[in-house]
Amino acid sequence: MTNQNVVVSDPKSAIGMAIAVSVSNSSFFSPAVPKPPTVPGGYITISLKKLETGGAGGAGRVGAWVDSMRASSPTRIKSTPSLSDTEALSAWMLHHPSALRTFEQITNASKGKQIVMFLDYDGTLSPIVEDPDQAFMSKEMRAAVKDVARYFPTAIVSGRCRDKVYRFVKLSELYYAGSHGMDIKGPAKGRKYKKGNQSLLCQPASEFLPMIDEVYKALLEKTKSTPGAKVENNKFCLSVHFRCVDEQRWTALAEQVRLVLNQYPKLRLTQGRKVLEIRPTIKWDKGNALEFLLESLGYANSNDVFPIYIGDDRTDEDAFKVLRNRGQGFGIIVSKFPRETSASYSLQEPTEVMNFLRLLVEWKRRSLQDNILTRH
Ligand SMILES: O=P(O)(O)OC[C@H]1O[C@H](O[C@H]2O[C@H](CO)[C@@H](O)[C@H](O)[C@H]2O)[C@H](O)[C@@H](O)[C@@H]1O
Repeated sequence: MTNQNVVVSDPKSAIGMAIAVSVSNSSFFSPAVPKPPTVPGGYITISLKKLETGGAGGAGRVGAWVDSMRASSPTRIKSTPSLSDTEALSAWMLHHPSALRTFEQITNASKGKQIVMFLDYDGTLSPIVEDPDQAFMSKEMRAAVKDVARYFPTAIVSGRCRDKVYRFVKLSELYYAGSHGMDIKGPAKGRKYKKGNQSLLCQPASEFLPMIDEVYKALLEKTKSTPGAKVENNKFCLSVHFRCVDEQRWTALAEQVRLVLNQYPKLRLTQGRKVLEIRPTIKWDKGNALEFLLESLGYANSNDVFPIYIGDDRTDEDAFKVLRNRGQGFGIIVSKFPRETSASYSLQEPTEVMNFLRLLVEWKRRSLQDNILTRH
């Protein structure tokens, strides 16, 4: 196996991006090295932009982080939702209908096109749990994802470190984009989508590794006195977990994070589900990862592709937006609550995701059989 490094400069961030292309005989990536695509506009939504670090911080900013984190992860589901909750959910679902109920509409729209499946991990393939190290996916879900990958190119796109998410998923036939898309690797086991002899490794934030390690150690030290706080090293980004911290202490913990980050203007901060995430200020997110993978598969300017992205987190919105802007395929948000989203459809929880994946496989098998029958 040989490695080539291609450096592509990003004029907006003035940061060089190194793409290492490993040549092997086991991948189904296209031999052409696609340039990381440029997405117009910023890499985060307007509301998140206000929350960026990269400069002076303050009490208002910390409050905004905490509010935003609360909003993106409702604390608990009421056993008996009020009438207004139910009405709000029904109204929201008019605009984001269940992908299970509208399954036929979805498959009709994909006819004649190659479906490419993108799956977030936490909260999408595995239920949200208190300990991030125990977020296992079920055997049934693994089997459903494996089946999907037999018929459609399939990628896992996660905020987790790529190796860690691979240890949870354990399927070598998939593409993996870890660290919110900043660490992309093609499948170790190539099959029918194989287009050449090259596999590809894209790590646009590699120069940040020493800085991320340094900040990881600083955050471990700073947060060790907060009961329940956990700092997770996701290689090109870090997560500070609030889930097991008493809500009374959230503002103080966010302030500790801010104090550390004030020393590192080249890092920025986003929120997920009871988590603050620290990452490089390069213009690269899950949306860029999706475009990069489509381009690698040879679908950069194609009308024959139908990407489906399923995710539950704010960071998945970057990918939903890319699909909306391309006018191709669609996003499915996993949520039990009305949420502002660029996704077109919804599913309520990971078991519904599994049912959707199973339906897709059944539909594909049936259409392949029908094709055989009509030919004979
Ligand atoms: O992009 P994802 O695959 O959804 O990863 C986003 C973050 O997911 C994990 O945290 C979340 O799930 C944990 C386990 O269920 C939960 O304890 C935590 O509160 C959630 O925020 C992961 O631990 C993070 O590193 C990821 O960035």
